[in-house]
Amino acid sequence: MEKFTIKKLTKAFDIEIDSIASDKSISHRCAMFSLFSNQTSYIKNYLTAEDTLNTLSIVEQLGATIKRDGSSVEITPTPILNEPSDVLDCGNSGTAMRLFCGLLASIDGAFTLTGDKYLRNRPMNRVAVPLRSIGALIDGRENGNKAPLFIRGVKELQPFTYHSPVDSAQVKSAMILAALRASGISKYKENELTRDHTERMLKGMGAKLENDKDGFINIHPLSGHLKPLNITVPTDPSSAFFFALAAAITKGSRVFIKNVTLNPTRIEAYIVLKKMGVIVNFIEKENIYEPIGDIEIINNELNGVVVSENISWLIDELPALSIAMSLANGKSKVSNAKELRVKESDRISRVVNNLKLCGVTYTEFEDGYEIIGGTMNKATINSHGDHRIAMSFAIAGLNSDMEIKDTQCIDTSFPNFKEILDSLYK
Ligand SMILES: O=C(O)C1=C[C@@H](OP(=O)(O)O)[C@@H](O)[C@H](O)C1
Ligand SMILES: C=C(OP(=O)(O)O)C(=O)O
Repeated sequence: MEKFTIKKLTKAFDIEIDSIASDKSISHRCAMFSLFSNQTSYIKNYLTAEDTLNTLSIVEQLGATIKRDGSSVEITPTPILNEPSDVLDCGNSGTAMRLFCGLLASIDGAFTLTGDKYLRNRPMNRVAVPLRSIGALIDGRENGNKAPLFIRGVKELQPFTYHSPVDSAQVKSAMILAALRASGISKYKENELTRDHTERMLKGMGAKLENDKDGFINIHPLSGHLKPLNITVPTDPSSAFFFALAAAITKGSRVFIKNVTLNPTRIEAYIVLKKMGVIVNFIEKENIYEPIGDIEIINNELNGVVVSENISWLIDELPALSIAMSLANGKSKVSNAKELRVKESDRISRVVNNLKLCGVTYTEFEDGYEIIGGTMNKATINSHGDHRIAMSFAIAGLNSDMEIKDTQCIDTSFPNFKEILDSLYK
């Protein structure tokens, strides 16, 4: 089992980083949505991590021709998607599995989606139930709630009106992808806007998606092919956030992160750091499907904070924010975040159990936690296969020495994380 030993950092750092992992959500979507075109898509800076390489392999198994040179990818779709001769392995990725359910539900053929032991334990009813209600044939373990999932593509799905009980970009995206091949206009609504990469990218490719006055997205079925993609994937703000955290907890430090998506649904954790007293500047430079720019983070005060709103805009950053909260002055509280319990691990119990090992005082709730800030002690942490837990506690090591067990999982989203972390000591 791979492990990291992180030593306390005894000096300040001031660095500019342009090598942070590319955006995972956008990379998955580039690979999948290229299948809606009949021309070659050109993608630069594709995330070459396990999750998104698995998605690329699945797209290839479905018949697309893929040329990859490092992070530059060319995807030439096939006119009719193939029935694959083997199972489709999504690895650790909930995004891949749920979006492929929507995409494959109306493709002629039989498809088996599987994943690693963590993904096979995550709930799939959130997509299987609404997809079945519009005619999709999806089954699997526990009546289709757990992978392996088996999909028998149907000729046509019914148009729908669906108000989702869960605020999830994965559910929204699965339903939008299904709606593109339904027999009429479909309507989808969520209580709080979740990350909207799917809507932005599909509209950029020519799909017709409109927001109505009642808060529904109206999705028109495709009448032909979409335009191909020509895109440079920006830096992932969720991966970059680990280094924002590093600056926030290391006295006198500054980090400048280049070419990040500044999509408002992705940068809320930086806004929380700002509320805690850290200096955070956003410098928008361009807008291609998404606003893109640089983020500067300068160490300053770190005070406790209450996080109870816009939860889906910072859901992946909450484990890292829990480290800032543990080192802040005073109390912090996270609520309305029960979705954390169904990620790669139960991130509420993983966070608090690991904080306990570091001597942090906390109270656990069903939908979050309260943390009394102050100090963190040296500890040995087990990530139990969750990349965000591993990276969050590795950054905590800059403050108080940490041994992190089971770090292999970091390769799912951020393969050069350790290399960048090591550069802070130079
Ligand atoms: O759509 C996406 O790309 C993602 C959506 C979020 O999950 P949920 O939709 O389950 O909230 C997020 O946690 C995940 O890392 C990526
Ligand atoms: C939740 C995550 O991803 P996924 O749901 O795609 O596994 C994540 O990367 O933190």
